[in-house]
Amino acid sequence: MNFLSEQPRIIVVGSSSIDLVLETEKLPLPNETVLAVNSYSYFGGKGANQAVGTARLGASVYFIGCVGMDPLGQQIMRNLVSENVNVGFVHETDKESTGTAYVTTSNGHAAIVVVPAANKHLSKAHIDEAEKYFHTTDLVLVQLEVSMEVVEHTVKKAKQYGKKIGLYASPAMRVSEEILDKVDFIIAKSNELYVIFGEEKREEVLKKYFNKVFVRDDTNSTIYFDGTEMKYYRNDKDETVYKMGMGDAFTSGFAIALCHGNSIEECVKFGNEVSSRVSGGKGSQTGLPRISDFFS
Ligand SMILES: OC[C@H]1O[C@H](O)[C@H](O)[C@@H]1O
Repeated sequence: MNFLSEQPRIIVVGSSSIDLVLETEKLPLPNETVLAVNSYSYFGGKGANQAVGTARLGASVYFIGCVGMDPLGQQIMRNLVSENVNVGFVHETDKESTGTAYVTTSNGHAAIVVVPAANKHLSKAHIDEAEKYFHTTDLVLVQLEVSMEVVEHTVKKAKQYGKKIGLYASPAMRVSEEILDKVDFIIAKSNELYVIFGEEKREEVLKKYFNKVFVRDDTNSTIYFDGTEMKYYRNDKDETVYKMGMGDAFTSGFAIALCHGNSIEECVKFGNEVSSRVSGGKGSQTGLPRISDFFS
């Protein structure tokens, strides 16, 4: 993979949260009560995960997000600063508390309920405040844990400045054709394509958005259409278990490889490499690798 000497500049617009993780022997069914084997709390939120993921991979990162005026918000700020993420555009709201995610994990499966709270208060005006950084950035990343209005505004602004834009389409929801057309790459989960694209057949989606939509499944494999054939990547050493944060890690690796001018194939391979290293049970950010883990 190419690795340019210039440091990539990335803006991440999205959520931050504290993840409250319960490890259980089985996931509870509706109306069932189960006992937790362990409980943990970690830093999370897809936006913050990608900000940390790309910063550890050597980018200069601005995170644009919103936390509550509470101790959790302060912890998130301190964590981002310790990860070398610029927090000059992380806003505080007194309207709601900091976002949280309630995660139950069991045998490689996870059920996640996100409480957006302060994340809902990220506004278009907050994005406009960072206008001059859109001018100088290389790439902008968005996910779907802040309002669609903010996502659309961010994509349009990034496009206006001719910047590369990546969308991690999770949690899955319908995204307008206009936005799907404007972004440069879209990462989606295999079982959620219908929700995002309104089209159930994976092949149809991949062919329509060739070299642009990258479908991920729970075994850390990635499928896309390169204009001629379907491409499938999976690291042989990977376990066949889902680990929380894999999608964010893949997105971070893909984005970094793209900023360094690599081919789509190299971006996918590097994304897979990065997401292979996520520790899952230890939280979304804990196992995110550093660029020095790949290049010394
Ligand atoms: O993508 C993983 C993230 O999803 C949820 O938003 C949790 O915060 C977790 O960190």
